[in-house]
Amino acid sequence: MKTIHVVAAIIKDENKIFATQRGYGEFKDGWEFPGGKVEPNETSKQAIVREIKEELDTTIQVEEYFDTVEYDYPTFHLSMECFICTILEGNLTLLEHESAKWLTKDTLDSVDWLPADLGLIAKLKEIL
Ligand SMILES: Nc1nc2c([nH]c(=O)n2[C@H]2C[C@H](O)[C@@H](COP(=O)(O)OP(=O)(O)OP(=O)(O)O)O2)c(=O)[nH]1
Ligand SMILES: [Mg+2]
Repeated sequence: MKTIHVVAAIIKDENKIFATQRGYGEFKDGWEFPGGKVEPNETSKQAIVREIKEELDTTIQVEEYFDTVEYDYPTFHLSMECFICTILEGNLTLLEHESAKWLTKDTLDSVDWLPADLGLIAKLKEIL
């Protein structure tokens, strides 16, 4: 099966993290961490900084590696590296997503996460 290498930003501010709702495509309306596919000749950290600028017009600082999700969708394998990030500059403008929310440990389960993210959400509760 084809593997897609994705990077995702867990943008954190004190005890809250930023979740976004997909606005188009196969997974439309599902909730995710913003990010996307790593391009040839860029590192994962370069990719996540680029993706957040493209999707949210915001410059982030990558604080630390958090986890890698390995998940089999019916038509591809997802390998998704997730980084805890903070905002350096920008207002998280939704250029591609249809909605977004800041979530705390108590509200983390209130949105409909993409299936690949569920294990990550459980692990995130331990650090929020
Ligand atoms: N960004 C992101 N993608 C996720 C998450 N969970 C999950 O299963 N995915 C899947 C959905 C997509 O198949 C793939 C990421 O692709 P993407 O659509 O964000 O990629 P991209 O930003 O480069 O956009 P595009 O060029 O494909 O339109 O990973 C998540 O938390 N964040
Ligand atoms: Mg994306």
